[in-house]
Amino acid sequence: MVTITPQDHRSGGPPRLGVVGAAGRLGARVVQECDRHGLAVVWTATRTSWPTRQDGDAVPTVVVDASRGDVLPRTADYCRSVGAALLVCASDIGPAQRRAAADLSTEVPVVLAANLSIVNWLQHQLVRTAAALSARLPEVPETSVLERHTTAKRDRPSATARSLAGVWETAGAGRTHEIASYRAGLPVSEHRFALGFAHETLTIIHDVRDLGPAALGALTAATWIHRGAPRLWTGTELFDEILLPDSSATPRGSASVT
Ligand SMILES: NC(=O)C1=CN([C@@H]2O[C@H](COP(=O)(O)OP(=O)(O)OC[C@H]3O[C@@H](n4cnc5c(N)ncnc54)[C@H](O)[C@@H]3O)[C@@H](O)[C@H]2O)C=CC1
Ligand SMILES: O=C(O)C1=N[C@H](C(=O)O)C[C@H](O)C1
Repeated sequence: MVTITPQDHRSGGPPRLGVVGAAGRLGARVVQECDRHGLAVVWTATRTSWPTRQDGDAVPTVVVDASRGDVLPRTADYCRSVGAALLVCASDIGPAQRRAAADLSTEVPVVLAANLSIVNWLQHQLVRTAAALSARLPEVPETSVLERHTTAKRDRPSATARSLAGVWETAGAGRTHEIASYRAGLPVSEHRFALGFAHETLTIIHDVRDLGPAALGALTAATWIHRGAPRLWTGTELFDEILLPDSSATPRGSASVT
């Protein structure tokens, strides 16, 4: 069994974290979770305050950006200036932000992780397995994704919904028929991946009620990449690496969105 807890697996000392968007829902929860696990948060940035470069122990070794997509280039510049790894949590990542992440990843590890819950990683694995087996079935299922978030979420469809559809498609099982969204209800989110057959439906549901799992996933990913080799990861790829280190079945560089 692999323990999913934030701990340093490399020599060279524990990570020092920076958090962008530290006053937001996810960012504040990441700071709280660091405190619970005894990880140092040495630098925080908010919409109104970006402390300039500091030295020594006040410089983060890994930055968690829990703000929004259009902030990413600024965060990437900061990471470059201090040599910190970067974990991007925002879901509204477009081509320009993806390029900024790719450029930075030639110098330090960068993770584009739209869903940091380890149980969501499991949902991706289940969809990947269903896709791999679908060619053996008597009928090809028609797939769809329904996602729900609170009214506070700005973007749609969610990055996770797009990623699940991407996993299905990358496995060669065809296109996902539809991705639908609605905004209502309790925190945090639901993602329903449905396989529709002629007279039956199989639905793989991930229902999340608290940001704790995402914050814990962020700490796990941050401690894993801190002082790692330069590389661009998706969140799914990084959790594959952590949880399935010996698996040759793990696709590398797949087209998933997370
Ligand atoms: N990867 C994951 O597992 C999860 C990802 N998310 C994503 O994380 C992002 C943030 O989500 P929430 O915390 O719910 O939103 P939020 O709106 O509560 O927090 C975003 C924070 O970023 C701040 N911000 C805006 N511009 C900034 C700037 N230039 N510099 C520094 N801070 C700035 C805002 O003032 C706000 O405090 C969204 O894209 C959301 O979809 C949310 C939850 C889990
Ligand atoms: O609360 C959010 O916003 C979330 N966004 C991510 C997404 O777009 O996939 C991940 C999770 O669903 C929470």
